[in-house]
Amino acid sequence: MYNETKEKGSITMSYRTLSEQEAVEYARSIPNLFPQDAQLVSREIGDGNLNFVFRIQDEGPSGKSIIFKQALPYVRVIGDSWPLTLDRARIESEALLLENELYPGSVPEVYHHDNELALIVMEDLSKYQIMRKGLVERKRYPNFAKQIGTFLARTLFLTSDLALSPVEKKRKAASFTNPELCNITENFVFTYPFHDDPSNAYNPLLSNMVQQIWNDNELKLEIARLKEGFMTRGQALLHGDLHTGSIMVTEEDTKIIDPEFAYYGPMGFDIGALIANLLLNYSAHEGHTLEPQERESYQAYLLDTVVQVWNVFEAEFRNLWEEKAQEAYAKIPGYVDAYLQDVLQDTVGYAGCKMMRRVIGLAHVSDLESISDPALRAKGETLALTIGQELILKRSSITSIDKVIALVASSTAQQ
Ligand SMILES: Nc1ncnc2c1ncn2[C@@H]1O[C@H](COP(=O)(O)OP(=O)(O)O)[C@@H](O)[C@H]1O
Ligand SMILES: CSC[C@H]1O[C@H](OP(=O)(O)O)[C@H](O)[C@@H]1O
Repeated sequence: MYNETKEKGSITMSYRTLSEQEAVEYARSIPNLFPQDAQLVSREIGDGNLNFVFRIQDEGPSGKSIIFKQALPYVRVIGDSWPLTLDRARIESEALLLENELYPGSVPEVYHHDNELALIVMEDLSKYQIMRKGLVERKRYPNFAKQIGTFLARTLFLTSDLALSPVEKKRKAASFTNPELCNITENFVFTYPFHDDPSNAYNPLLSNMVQQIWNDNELKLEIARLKEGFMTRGQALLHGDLHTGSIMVTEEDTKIIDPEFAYYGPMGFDIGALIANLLLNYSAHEGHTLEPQERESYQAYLLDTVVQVWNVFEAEFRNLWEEKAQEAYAKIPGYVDAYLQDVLQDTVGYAGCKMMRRVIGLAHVSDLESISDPALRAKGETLALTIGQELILKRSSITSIDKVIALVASSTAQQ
């Protein structure tokens, strides 16, 4: 068991990683969580890059279950050679609590959190499926665009200077300062994939294309601008890592998990992350062995979802602006349109970076990795890199979501 005692101000905090048995004992000690005679069993179910996740269930009559998520003082997939702040668990639990206030029911309920142990005890969503897995199985989610578009509009608008007083907003931004997790994004999304870094891991069949990308100064200048926006533009409280592996779905409902990268940044980074991951699944379809009709039908569904996500976000954002904007300039004609245009262009640029990092960089996605033949996978990866570059380079000419779809369609036609 890892044990660490460290000074934080005048308080001495004791952290230890919980074994499955200790997690059970801890769960038993939380009042009103389980019946007295509960027969608790625990299983580690984490599949993410960073943390431990346990499911604890009463095998007795209540059948009740909960999730324990504990941060480690290092990156789980790498080991203790890469230390990482435990404060991410505080950020995650506070973000979940706030998101649940801003859009009730959109995230798992937090039952308990313990900052000393970097532990969150939350609602078990085992009836839901990680959305990425559902998309790999070509499932469709009729309510998803409405729910995620509303989540994005509410969480982004209501934490921004548009809705909060400048003092309140800056206090919130300070409490969500998340330097170590931002540093991961700055490196693994914006920097490492765009030069010959030892952390990169790409299909050797892409070598020529990757080399061209590394030599493309026009592209790298645009990525530098986008990175600077990520580092300096504290527009709203972001989820910070809103890919389809951070979303759990049923056919009817959507829940957002894992906001440990939450911080004040540009709104378009969250919307772009989501759109990038829908487009990664779209691109992967170029490498799947499928009847053309089945491929085209699912790709059309994904593009329609992209359009609907943006349209719902925009409509909800405009409603909130109309009803709740406090900012002195909110009623100036044209400001809401100009604001949303900037958010759209940021969205497009960040989506491009997020697509490219998942092909060239360290962390890949099962949408593409599920294609076992490297030559077929390269078809999907090539399309993802092509769309990613187009999005980054052409973002300042994008004035509507339909233009994004046209750009994706022309990249696909050129394959
Ligand atoms: N509330 C939950 N209910 C059910 N399963 C969950 C819940 N939270 C996480 N999981 C499972 O644990 C996995 C890892 O969780 P995640 O929060 O993404 O961890 P990490 O921060 O390490 O990426 C998820 O992919 C999901 O399968
Ligand atoms: C070296 S961390 C890479 C990557 O992992 C995080 O994702 P997740 O924990 O959801 O798997 C995040 O996207 C980081 O960029």
